[in-house]
Order: sequence, then C-alpha cells, then structure tokens
Amino acid sequence: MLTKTDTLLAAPLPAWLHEPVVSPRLDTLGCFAGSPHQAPNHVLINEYRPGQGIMPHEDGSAYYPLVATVSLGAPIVLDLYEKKASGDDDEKGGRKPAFRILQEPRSLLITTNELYTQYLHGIAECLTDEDLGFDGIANWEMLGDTQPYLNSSYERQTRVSLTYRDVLKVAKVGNSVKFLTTGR
Ligand SMILES: O=C(O)CCC(=O)C(=O)O
Ligand SMILES: [Fe+2]
Repeated sequence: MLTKTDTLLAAPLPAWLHEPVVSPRLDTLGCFAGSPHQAPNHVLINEYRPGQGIMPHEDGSAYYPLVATVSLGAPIVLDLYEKKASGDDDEKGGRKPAFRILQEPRSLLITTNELYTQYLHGIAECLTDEDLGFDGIANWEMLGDTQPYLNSSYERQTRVSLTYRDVLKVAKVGNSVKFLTTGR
C-alpha cells in the first residue's frame, strides 16, 4: 500500500509471492542489486478478463526504474509507445505502439532503462490479440511456444500479472500505525 506521498507502508511479502519469483529467480538475475532495498518490496496483482486492458501510462518516479512482471493464466500483448510520439498515429487517429511484447504464461518480463523512462506501456481493451508473428511481436523469437498463435491471433482469456517493484520511500509499519491513528 502506498500513501498519498508515495510512501510504502512496509510489510514482508507473503511466502507465495517471495518464492520462487524473488528467491531464487530475481536474486539469481541480480536485477534489483542496484536498487535502494536490493529487492522488490511491493507487488501489484492485476487481473485482466477478456476485453479488459490498461491505458498507456508510465510507472513513474515512486519506484526504482525496474519492473519485474510475472504473467499467469493466458497470454496477452503489452504495447510500448514512445513518449514523445509525433506522426505515429494510425489511420483512425489512434496511437501505434513502437513495440508489442507477447507475455506468455509463466514468463518474466523485466522493464528498465529507457523502456521504463522514455516509453509508455499499456494493454489494449480487446477480445482478441491480432498480428501475432515475427513482424508484429518484438519478442517472437524468444517465445517458448508459438503453437497457440498459428493463426496469428489469440482470443483473450483471463490473465493475471504480478508486478514486482522497489518503492523508494518506505515507512516502518510501527511508525505508520502511529501516523494513521493520529488526528482521530
Ligand atoms: O499487467 C501488466 O503487465 C502491466 C500492469 C501495469 O502496467 C501496472 O500495473 O502499472
Ligand atoms: Fe504500469
């Protein structure tokens, strides 16, 4: 939970969010080694039913600029848009993604560096992800299984994501309880 000032009320991650993702996977990769707490201290769980998505956005400065996303359930396409976009509108006036990443179930996606700072990310509100192939999907050659996309599309099913982040500002729970109860 983050307060209005983007401060995390710290609580240990439950064991099922810690293993096997943080330990051993993220620890082995060392991707949070340079972050203030050397580990993720916050996990957001999102569920996307068919037709649901998330508007293009950036995750912002409350977090160390690295997100580790575990996808569960069904595959889904994540769209990445350049922040300073000009002339990349499609014929309907909608924005065209610079990259599309197919997130396979049980995959781990690390978003960092300029993809974190210079790009927006979003998930389209659609019932079918289309144009799934080498030309339309940036990570096509990294996929474990392309069989589900032989007709270049995939009808959405429920997908759940776990996004692991390191929130920069942390309040100790003891202090936050005091803070929450003052002024009542
Ligand atoms: O579900 C995802 O993969 C993305 C979620 C996201 O962008 C967010 O919660 O900030
Ligand atoms: Fe996000």
